[in-house]
This record gives sequence, structure tokens and C-alpha cells, in this order.
Amino acid sequence: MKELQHLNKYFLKYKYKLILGILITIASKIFLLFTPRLIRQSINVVDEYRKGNLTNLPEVKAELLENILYIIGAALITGILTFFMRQTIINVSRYIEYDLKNEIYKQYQKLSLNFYKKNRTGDLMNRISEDVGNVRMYAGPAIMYSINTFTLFIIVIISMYNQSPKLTLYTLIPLPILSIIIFRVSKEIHKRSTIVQEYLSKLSTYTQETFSGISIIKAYGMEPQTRENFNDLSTTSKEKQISLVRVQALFFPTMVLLIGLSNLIVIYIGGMQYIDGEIENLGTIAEFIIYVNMLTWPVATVGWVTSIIQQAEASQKRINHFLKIEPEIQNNVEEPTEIKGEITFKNVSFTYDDTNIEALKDISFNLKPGETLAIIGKTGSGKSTILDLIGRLYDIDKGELLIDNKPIDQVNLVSLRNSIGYVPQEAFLFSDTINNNIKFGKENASNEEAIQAAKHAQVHENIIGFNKGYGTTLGERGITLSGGQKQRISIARAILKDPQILLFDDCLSAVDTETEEKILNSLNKLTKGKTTIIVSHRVSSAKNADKIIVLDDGRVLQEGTHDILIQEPGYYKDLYLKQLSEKS
Ligand SMILES: Nc1ncnc2c1ncn2[C@@H]1O[C@H](COP(=O)(O)OP(=O)(O)OP(=O)(O)O)[C@@H](O)[C@H]1O
Repeated sequence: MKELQHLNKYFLKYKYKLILGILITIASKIFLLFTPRLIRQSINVVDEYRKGNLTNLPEVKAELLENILYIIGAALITGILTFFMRQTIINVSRYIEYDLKNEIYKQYQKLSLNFYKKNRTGDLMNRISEDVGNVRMYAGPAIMYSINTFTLFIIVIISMYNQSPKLTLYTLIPLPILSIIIFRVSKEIHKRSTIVQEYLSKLSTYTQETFSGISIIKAYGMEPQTRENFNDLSTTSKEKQISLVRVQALFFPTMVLLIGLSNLIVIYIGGMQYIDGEIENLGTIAEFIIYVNMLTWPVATVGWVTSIIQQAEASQKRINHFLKIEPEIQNNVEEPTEIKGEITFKNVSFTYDDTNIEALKDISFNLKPGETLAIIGKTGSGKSTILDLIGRLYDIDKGELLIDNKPIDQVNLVSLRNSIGYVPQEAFLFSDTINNNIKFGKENASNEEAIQAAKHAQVHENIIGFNKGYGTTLGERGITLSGGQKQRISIARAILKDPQILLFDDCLSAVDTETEEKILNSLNKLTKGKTTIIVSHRVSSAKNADKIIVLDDGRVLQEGTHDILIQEPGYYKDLYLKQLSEKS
């Protein structure tokens, strides 16, 4: 139960509803008890009449009728109260489910890229859906049935004891045995359901990955292989489920057997006591039989509730594990910081801790507000890493990264990210309209502004060519667009945001050189006064920059302007000559 304590704050939040639910539960159980008493009284009246102790038949009939009406009334009230019991307690569990999902989602948003690299999407999804669902079963049904069972047990046992202490003791003998069996079975259920949960998680992760990579799977003709893998996983998952169901199936028969035993004991011992005169009338035996059967459901729920709690505990443990992770990137400054856009790297080194790859080694450069830097280099030389560090997606290991001469971690994180327009290497578009995708970084922008941004990014003509123009809905990840169109929409998004710092990560790779030229011309005008970094493999993207650095294996190999670099022998000049000859 240690992990489930996390929910206490929510129980406290909804305490009034919960207390009301508990009171209603207790009241409904009190009304439930009217029935056995009235049945006892009715049987006793009939018995007394048969024995000749009562002679007035109309009076007997009237009493029987009165009892029947009371029974109907009590059943009605119990029904109404049960309805309200569910309305209060189960509703609370829905509120808690909602709160918990929001809490997890908020935490997911805070966690850094490293977290997302270490954990698979299917697993993240499972914790916010399946696991929260399991926890809800504890916060709602488990609590409701526990209160129900507890109240019923107390009330029934007191009523039984008042009638016949000896018969009560005999009747309850099988219950401890039942509890022990149920405890054992629940433990086994818990063990097996944890395994089932793991397989469900594996299955959904695998399914999701195959959906995301469907084009590759089809292109390589790997459908049979993926189907086979899926089949293997789902077969194992099914076997684990069946083994769980096998144990769960033991519950009901065990319970029926032991309750049946209690019934037999009541009839036998009760009958003996009646013969010996220890019990005055037959009605008491009938009342006891009803009590024993009333206890059937509560005893059953003890086992059920135990397994729900154990499942919820396991799920909450998985949830807590994520909730307790401290986000690696912390905002250390409460006050918003005004950002002018000066960027300074002083002997910065950075190693990805999952791969241990030292992506940047002793990098230094300075960019004044409004200057443009182009970064050129082979693949894997660390270009994207520089941009990620400026957006503080990771914190540096060694050296200093300054924004407007302040260490980057002394700049308000929200201000920093708000002042950056980032165009990633792989454009990501949401399953939404083109218009909304462009407005992503500035939701209150007008349609006119979005169109203007699209014009600058040279994608307007393409968009108006679609039937629904800017209202065209993009499929998951914008699969209906070409790579170049996606890149340009992604550029329009950054332009529209109009930030102080613009980071373009090789985002013109999928457009032809002519369009590249046009976009660069537009950007030249738009980025006036803004600090801009352009990562590229093409000299054409770099030549107008104020500064160019050439990276190789995480180190600065060359630096200077285009005019200087084409003079000195090295990577840049070679690349320039190569691309020049390709053009001609
Ligand atoms: N998220 C990551 N986790 C671990 N290692 C990474 C990660 N991203 C990049 N690396 C490694 O860091 C090095 C630099 O990668 P980076 O993406 O910065 O290079 P790049 O110059 O942008 O390459 P490209 O031109 O191919 O995009 C590479 O060796 C790469 O394998």
C-alpha cells in the first residue's frame, strides 16, 4: 500500500464526497438488514399460529402483509441508497483518474529528451492509460466494496450474535479458511497479472512501432516477419492471460463451496439447537440462512478487492517511478529574461550519456545579436547537437554556454525557448490543418500572418494548390506532403513565430537548389536583426553568413567567412569546388 499513498492527496481533495459516500453506504446496509428480521418475524407468526398459540387468522394475515410491505419498502430504500453510493464513490474515482492523468501528462511534458530516449512510447502510453485505469479501480470500486463489506460484516455479525452466539460461532467457522484461501489465490493472481501487464505493454509498444514504420515494413516486404513477431508476442500474452484466468476461476467455486458449508452448519446446528430448545423458534434459522448468503458477496469481494489493490499497487509503482524522476533541465530563474540573442560557446564539450559519444569537443564561437552563423560538416560531426544545446534540450558538460553573456542555466527557460524558432532536421507536423501547423508557435496569429509566412517559405503556391488550401488536414505526421513541402511548412512555422533566435537544422536538404535560393533570399530579409544559425551540407546555404564554422568529429576544423574559407585549402574549399562543379 506504500505506493498507493500517493493518492491520499486526492482523497483529501474529495473528502466531503467520500464521507458522504461512506455514510450512504452504511445507511444502505442498515436498511438491507430489515429483510431477514422481517422474514424471521413472519415465519415465527406462522409457526405460532400452527402451534395454536395464535388463533386470530385475520390478525396473522394482517401482520404478514405488513411485513411484506416493510420488506418492499426496505428493498426500495436500499436500492436508492446503493444508486447514490455508486454516484458518489465511483464519481470520486473518475475525478481522481482525471487528476492523475493530468499530473502524469504534466510530468511527461517536463521531462527531458533523455527520458524519452530511455523509455519507449508504448510504455509511456500504458502508464497514462492502463495503469491509471488499474489505480482507478482501487480509488473507486475497491474502496466502495471494502466499506460495503466491512459495514455489512459488522452489522450482520452483531445481529447474528444477538440471536444466538453459539450458532454465530459455528456459522463463521469456514470464513477464516476462506480468507486464507483467498489470500493465497490473490497473491498468485497478483504475480500473474503483473506478467500479463508486462506483455500487454510489450505488445502495444511493438504494435505502435510497426504502425509508425509501416512504410519501411512494406518497402522491405517485411509484413510476414512482423506478423509472425506480433503473433509470437500475442501468443505468449494470451498464454499468460489464460494462466491468470485459471487462477481467477478458482475464486467463485471456492467461495460457493465454503458458503454452502456454512449453510449446512446453520441447518444442522440450528436444527439441533431448536430440538434442544436452545433456539426458541424456526424463524431464527431462516434468518441465519439469509445472513450467511448475505455474506457471500462480501466474502467474494474480499478476494477481488485484494487483487484489485495489488494490481493498483503495481500500477501506481510504475506511475510513481516516472513521477519521481526529477526533470534534468530545471528552470532556475523565476523572472522572465529579456533575450537579445548573443550566443557564446566557450570551450564547450558535450557527451550523450546514453551512448557515451562525445559529440562536441572544446567548441568556441561568439555570435552577436543579429549575426548569422553557418555550420558545415560531415554527418555526425555535432552540428545538430550545437542547436540542441542552445535550446537547452541538454545541459553542457564542460565549458560555458552564454546567452547575452549569462550562463544559459541562469536564463529563464520559458523566455529562452520562446525566443527561439527552431526548424528541425526532420520536419514534424501534427495531424491538424496546415493553417494550425503553421500557427503552432504563435496560436493567436492571424490567417494573414500565416499566409505571409508560407509565402516567405516558398510553400504558399503548393498549399493553395490543395483542394482545401490552408484548411487541408494532414495525416499522422503529415504523410500526405512531400519531404520538401513538410520542410517548408516547418520553416513557415518558425518565421511566423518571429523569434529573436532562429535555428535551421539542415532544413533545406529536401528542396531543390532553385527553391533553396528563393527561401534563403527571403530569410536574408526576415532574419535582419535576428541571431540566426543555419546548419547545412551545402555551401549555397552558408555563403552569405557572417561567420562559418566547419565541424569535424565534434571539433571546429575551420572558421571564417565564405570569402576567406574558399581561399584556404581544406574541407570548405573542397566542398565549394565539388558543389560548383555539380551545378555546372
Ligand atoms: N540523441 C542522441 N543520443 C545519443 N547520441 C547522439 C544523439 N544525437 C546525436 N548523437 C551522436 O552525437 C554525434 C553528433 O550528432 P549530431 O546529430 O549532432 O551530428 P550532425 O552533425 O548534426 O549530423 P547530421 O548531419 O547527420 O545531422 C553523432 O555521433 C551521433 O551519433
